[in-house]
This record gives sequence, structure tokens and C-alpha cells, in this order.
Amino acid sequence: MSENVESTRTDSHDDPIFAAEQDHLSELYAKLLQIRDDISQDLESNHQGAKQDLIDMSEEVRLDFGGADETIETLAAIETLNSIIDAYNQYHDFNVDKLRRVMLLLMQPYFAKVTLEMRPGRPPRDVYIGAAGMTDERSRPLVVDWRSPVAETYYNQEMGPTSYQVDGKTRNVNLTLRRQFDIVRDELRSYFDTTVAIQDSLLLGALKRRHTEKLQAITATIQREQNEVVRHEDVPVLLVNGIAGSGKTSVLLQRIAFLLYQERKTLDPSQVWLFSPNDVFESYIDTVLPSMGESNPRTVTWRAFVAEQGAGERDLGLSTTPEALRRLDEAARTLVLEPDDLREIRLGDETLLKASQVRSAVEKFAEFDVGPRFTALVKEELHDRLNRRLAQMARNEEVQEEMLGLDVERQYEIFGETLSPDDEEETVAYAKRYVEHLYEDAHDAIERLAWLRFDRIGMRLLGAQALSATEWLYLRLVFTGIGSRDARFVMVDEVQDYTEAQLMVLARFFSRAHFLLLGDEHQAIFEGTATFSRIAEIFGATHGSVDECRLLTSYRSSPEITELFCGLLEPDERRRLTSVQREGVAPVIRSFDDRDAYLEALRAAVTEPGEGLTAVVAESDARASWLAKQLGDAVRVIRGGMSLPAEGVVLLPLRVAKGLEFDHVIVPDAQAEVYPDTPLARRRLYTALSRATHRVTVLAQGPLTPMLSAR
Ligand SMILES: Nc1ncnc2c1ncn2[C@@H]1O[C@H](COP(=O)(O)OP(=O)(O)OP(=O)(O)O)[C@@H](O)[C@H]1O
Repeated sequence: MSENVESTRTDSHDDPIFAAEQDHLSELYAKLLQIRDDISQDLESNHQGAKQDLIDMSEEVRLDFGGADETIETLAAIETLNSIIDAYNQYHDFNVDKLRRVMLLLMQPYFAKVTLEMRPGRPPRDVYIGAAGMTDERSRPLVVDWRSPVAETYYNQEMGPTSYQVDGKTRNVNLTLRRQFDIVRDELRSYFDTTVAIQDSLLLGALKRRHTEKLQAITATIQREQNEVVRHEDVPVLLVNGIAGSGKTSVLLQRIAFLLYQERKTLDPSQVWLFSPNDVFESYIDTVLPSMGESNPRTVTWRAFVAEQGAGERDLGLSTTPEALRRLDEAARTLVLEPDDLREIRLGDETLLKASQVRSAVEKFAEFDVGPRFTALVKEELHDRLNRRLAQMARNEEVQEEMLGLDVERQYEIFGETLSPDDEEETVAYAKRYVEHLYEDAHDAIERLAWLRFDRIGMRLLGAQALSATEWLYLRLVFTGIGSRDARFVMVDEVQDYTEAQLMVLARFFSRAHFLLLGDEHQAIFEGTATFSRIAEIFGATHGSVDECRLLTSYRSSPEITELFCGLLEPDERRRLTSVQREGVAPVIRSFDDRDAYLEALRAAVTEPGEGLTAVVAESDARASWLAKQLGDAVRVIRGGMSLPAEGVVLLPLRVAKGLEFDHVIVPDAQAEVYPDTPLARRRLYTALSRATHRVTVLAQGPLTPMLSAR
């Protein structure tokens, strides 16, 4: 990064600009406090009002199920009561949301201001940008949300004529001032004016701070290349290739917050899926979105996804080849289902549709090739047959008696009313609802395709002894065409660690969703994973087009560390990468001929007093166990499902360390034997070293890996 040009930093109270900005802040803060108090009071009085109304109403309502008339009256009264509660809730939700935004802003009302000439000749307008938006009582903006269209002018980092997009239209404006603030509550600590936006003073301040055990939102300091991803137009697939520490995970979370804001009327967080590498990582990122006032999306690992889909007990399928999936696709075209490929529909001990009935439903559509249409037709037929069977059961007197013998509470639970059938016909109608209630899972089983033995079919098609989870999921997709109709966005972090077959499953499972795929080819730490060009081909085939972005600056690591891990890359590539300049410590790289000296150095490194969190990143799980024995209490072993401590020394295998960061990283076993000069070992070493923010210690037991030189 080049040097900062014409930037001022001030914290002097003699500065009139500082004084004016502090005045503005104080005034705005008072308004925010007022808004907070008004809403709380409103909520409280409404709550009390609501409480009183509800008490009054509920006292009027008598639960009287004596006869048909009384029952109807009681139910009507309960319904009125419910609608009152709903109305309060809606009003309440709006206020609660506003209160949430105010509380967020009271911690830091804004972090930047842009002054814009909206139209030539008109006085310029100051726009203050914060983590959330807030208007005053006359609906004038006090602070605008960082995701609002006009805030783009801040992130664009273009002085003078610039533009932003509103509803697909470009608005041209003139940016005359871009000011950043360091604010805590109502106290202005300093401000920075950037006339030529090159170096970001706020960014340097943020990077100097020691990292915390949880990832932080980067809202105030999103950089230009990152903003292109965060605010990217909605495309079917966006593939981001970024070096270690370039903010991929951060950008991913900001993008989710951006989408939730932009599509707030229609997008629910549950329609956003986030695939993360492991559950330590899941807990590392779980406070970022809530700190921005948003809910977390559905976060899953591949393992959890597979289990959720009912394929959990199989081999995860990490060695499944794309050819195997293509063979399934092809073989399915001429597949003739055999009687043993089908299964009866049962619930507990009760068989609801016999195997012969399932078979005849399948035979009815034998002229269709196996595929979504065939499956939909058979499912419909099975639902019909099940309905007929349930109708038959409803005429059974034993069932009717069982129903009439239900206690009142259970009747209410099932029917929303108590039973008082007048005649035989009505009794049968109730009994129909009763059996539908009892056996509703049978319809689900039909939907889930429980009548197909995928393992048997797949094993026959592939001539294999067993199906992997990947193959099983894919075969089911051959039958259904799609997995999720509900998901709208699927984000995959660390995409370089997925195999082609896994990605083929995801692309097809979420064929209607838009994808954001982020990764770093140099961090592919497993054998046999997909290259970026293959990733683009796979998603191009299912989604039509793939847009690509690059992130080339490292924000995590000091220049010394960035130089060390970038030194492992091809010279061509290395030249394009940069890091943010700040003070750093030279890495320590040492090798030892004898084991005792090595262990002594390792123990010294882990017990050496240091700030923050230190991680010993072991090359494999086996090495992590060996090291745990050697280092004993000096380190805390991190396993799946745990979260990181704020400080101290942890020991974890590379597989778990990926995606995380630490103040100090110790890479043990850096001998040639463990890290030979192979492409895979190079990527593993690059991944381990790039976890460090400030310090790196590399220790080898025997000759050092040829990829590094001692220093
Ligand atoms: N614009 C930014 N402002 C402040 N900090 C940033 C910015 N971008 C990234 N960072 C910080 O840099 C570090 C690395 O970010 P992040 O983990 O998102 O990168 P990554 O590309 O996913 O890394 P990796 O691929 O190596 O796991 C984090 O501490 C993050 O807070």
C-alpha cells in the first residue's frame, strides 16, 4: 500500500473542526437517548395497557364446552383474544427492532461521514454512516445504515465525482469530504480526513489492536476490493479467490448482513445457509452478525449437512470421484427398478402401504425415465393410495371409538375443538381427520422417498459394496432433481477444501439458490480437492454463469509474516500480493539435531510470556496427540465443538486451525520429513504460517523443510 496522502488526524480540542464534530455528536447522542427512552416507555405503557386488556378480555372468556353453541362462543372469544395479542405483537416488533438499533448506535453512533453535492449548485449534504440507520421524529435521517445505497460513496473511496446505485439506477454525485471517526459512545476521540483515499487510518488502528478470540465485524473499515464482494450485484454464483487473511470470512459475513438488509422484506436468515469448515470455526464467527443486529444463518459443516439429510451413518464420501456421480446420472437413464429396490411405507408397527402397493404405483409409471417427473408422479400416486387407506381406516368402528374416547384436552389438541358429532357421516369425517393426524408422518415418508432403497440401487449401478454419503445424496438428487426449494443463498467458506463430488452435490441440491464461494487455492490442505477452474466449471454447468473476484491484500498478518508465507508461492503470484504496512516482529525459524534440544526449545516457546493467544499448529491429528503428551499442562488441546480462549496457549491440528487466527503461531515438526517439498505440504505450511497476526516460531526436529531457510 502506498503512503497516506493529505490525511489529518486530530484529537486537539483547539481544532474548530474537532469541536464542531464533538458538538454534532453530543447533540445526536442526546437524540438517541431520547429515542431510547421514548420507545422503552412506549413499550412499557403499551405492555401494561396490553396486559390490562388481556386480563379484562380473558376474564370475560369462560371456557365452556358444554354444548355446541357454548363451544362456538368460547372458541370465538379465544380467537378475538388471539388477534388482540397478534396486533400488540406487531406493534411491539416494530418498536423492539427500533430499540435494538438505538442500543447498537448508543455504543457507537457512527464511524464516518461523507459530504456530498447531490446536484450541482445545491448546498452539499453531510451523511453520517453507522452500524444501523435512525431517523428523527420528522423522518429525517440522523444516521444512515452502512448498507444503504448512499453509503456506497464511503466504501468506493473515490473523491470528487462518484456514483452509487439506487434500485438499479446510477446516481452521480460529488464527494467533497470523506471523514472517519474514532468514537466511543458520545466521545469523539479523533477524526481522519482522507482527501486521497489510499491508506485507511481507521483500518490501521483496527489492525493494531490485538485480536480477540472471536472474529469481529469490519463494518467501518471494509476496503474497496472487499466492498466489491459485499455489495456485489446479485448473481447466480460469485467465486472469490483471496489470499490468506484477505478478509474472505469477514467479507462473507458482511455480505450476509448486506443481503438481509437489502432484501429485508422477503429474506429470512433461515433461507441463508453457511457451510463452514468445522465447529470450532462456527463458534469463532457466531457473534459477528448478532453484533451487527442480524441473526445468524443456518450454519453447517459438511458432516452436519450429511447427517441432517439422513446419510450420516455412511462414509462421508471425501474420496468419492466425480466420475462415480456421472455414472449414477448416466445409469439412471436406463434404470429399471427391481421389486427389492422398493420398500413398504410403515409407521411403527403399522404397515400403511404394502410393498406390493408401492410396486404397482411404480409400475404404473414405468414408461417414464427415472428422474424428477417420474418421482413426482409416483409420489402423487402413493399419497392418493395412502389417503384411500386412511379413509378406509376412518370407517373402522374401533378407530371411531378410540377417537370418541379421547379426553377433552387431546380432542382440542387434534381438532381445535371438542367432539360432538351429530351423525354417522360427521363421525367418519372426524375419524378421517383423526387418522390423518395420527399418520401424517407417513406422508412425510413418501415425500422423503423412504419407499426407495437408494443404497441398494446405487450399489447395483456402481457395482460397489457400499455407497458413500456423497453418492447417496447425489443418487437421491437424480430422482428428485433438487434438494432445497427454500434456500435462497448458500455461502461456502474455505471452498478449496471441498472435492468436486461434494460441490456437485451442493450445486444440485441448492439448484435454485445463489452461491457465494470463497477460498484460497493455496490453502487446499486435503488431497484431491477441486481446483478453482473446476469449481467454476461445476457451478457454471448448474447455474449458467460464475462471476469471479480476487482479494490480494493480507490484513491479518504483519508484513514480515506475509512475506514469509507468500515466499512459498510462485514468484509471479507473489508480486501481486500486498499486506498492510505496520510494525512487526521477524519470524524465528530454527532446527535441532537432537530431540531433547528440540523439545526444550518447543517448551520454551510455549511457556515464553507473550500477549494474547498462542497456537501450536500440528500438521496432523497424530502429531497433535504426540505433542499434547510432550507439552502436558503447558497447552490446552482444542477439539471439535470447543471455542477458543481469549489468551494462553492452545494446541490444535491444522485441520481445526484453518480459518482461525492467533497472535503467535508455533509450527512444530517443521522438518523436511513432515513438510517435504511437495505441492500439498507447501499448501499446508502456507496455511499454518498464515494463521499468525504478529509472531511466528518455526521449529524443526532434524533437517528443516527445504521450503524455508533458518533465521
Ligand atoms: N477491512 C478490514 N478491516 C479490519 N480488519 C480486517 C479487514 N479485513 C480483514 N480484516 C481482519 O483480518 C483478519 C483476517 O480476516 P478473515 O479471517 O476474514 O480472512 P480470510 O481471508 O478468511 O482468512 P483465511 O483464508 O486465511 O482463513 C481478521 O482478523 C479480520 O478482522
